[in-house]
Amino acid sequence: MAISFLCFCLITLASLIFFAKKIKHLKWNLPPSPPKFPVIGNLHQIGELPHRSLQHLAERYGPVMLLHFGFVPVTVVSSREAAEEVLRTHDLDCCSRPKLVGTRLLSRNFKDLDALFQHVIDDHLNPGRSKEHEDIIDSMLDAIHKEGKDSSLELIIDHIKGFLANIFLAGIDTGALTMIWAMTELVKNPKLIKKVQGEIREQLGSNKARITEEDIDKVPYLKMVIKETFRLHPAAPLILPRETMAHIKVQGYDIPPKRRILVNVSAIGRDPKLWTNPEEFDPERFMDSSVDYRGQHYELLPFGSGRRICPGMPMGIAAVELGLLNLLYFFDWKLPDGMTHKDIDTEEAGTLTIVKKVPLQLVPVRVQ
Ligand code: HEM
Repeated sequence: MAISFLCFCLITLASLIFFAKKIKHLKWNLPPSPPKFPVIGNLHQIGELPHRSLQHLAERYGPVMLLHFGFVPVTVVSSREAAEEVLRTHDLDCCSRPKLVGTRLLSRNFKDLDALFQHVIDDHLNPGRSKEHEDIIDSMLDAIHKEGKDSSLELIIDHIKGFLANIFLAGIDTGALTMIWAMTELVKNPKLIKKVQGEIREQLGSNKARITEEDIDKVPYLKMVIKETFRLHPAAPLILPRETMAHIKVQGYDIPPKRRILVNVSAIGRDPKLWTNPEEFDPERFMDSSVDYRGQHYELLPFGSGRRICPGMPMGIAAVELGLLNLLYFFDWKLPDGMTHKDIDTEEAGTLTIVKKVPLQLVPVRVQ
């Protein structure tokens, strides 16, 4: 008898909690959602290029949408205003990252890379190594030796490996593919490449042996080309997923804690409400504009913004600026035989980072 009464009480309590939660949810103003299927949710609406599918869905369902990737609810944000609310107003409550399959995959790759990193470090520790071209690993190893605490050496070597992993996995790919997109857009438009190379060679003179960091400030048109590349081809079009740590409201919609948020910076970069002829590669749109890509202007967010903004941003920008300046100063670029600039396309591939689907093939001609 006592057991039946206890069961009755427990069931009543569980039902009350369940209905209380339901009533609370009913009061919430949830973002609009495209119709979904059981189990797969909205996955059938996400094509090979998620940022593009999400952009098209946002055109129909609005700048704040609630989707379900299988059973996982994901809020997708696709306007400057909503991005600012997530990344600035609610920065602290949105600065967590969900545990993702991708993160696990990266850590598995990291194990494979570990041997390579150890090899690079051993190479730097070789006493016979030339000291002529010292790099950041030499500086970090110097710092370890100056500390002179052998017991902490292993830990610090692990830090160097972590640093190399960050550069490998987050840095090199993003910088390289940004340069490829910039070169693609330039060779597609012979007037543009002529203009940017004209500026560079006029400003730097004709017989420089090496490009230096000071040269970057002499080439404003190249800087606009890079801005325009970040607008049309952000390396990570959905930045990296965030997760809410508290209940927040974005554009009046409720987003509960532990909810994934994707910010579609690619869609914002092509929003016709913000940009004239958004699909056109036109560096001159930045001529008299103060809009910059360092996380303060929410219409242009290739590096994200707020507490979790890309920590490698200065290095990424320097790599793209110096890389392009070298390519455009020292070389002219021809297309392979039989191809014209009209054959160059901008078809995309990839999910987390976006590459050119058909690899760009160019023939360098050394400028004397
Ligand atoms: C053109 C080059 C690069 C681009 C476009 C880029 C873009 C991004 C973006 C969009 C994010 C997510 C930011 C957010 O959630 O708000 C990010 C995060 C990150 N980036 Fe970069 N990145 C670049 C270069 C680099 C470099 C060179 C490094 C390392 C040396 C680096 C290391 C990282 C790391 C470690 C994170 C994760 C930060 C965190 O979770 O707190 N990135 N990057």
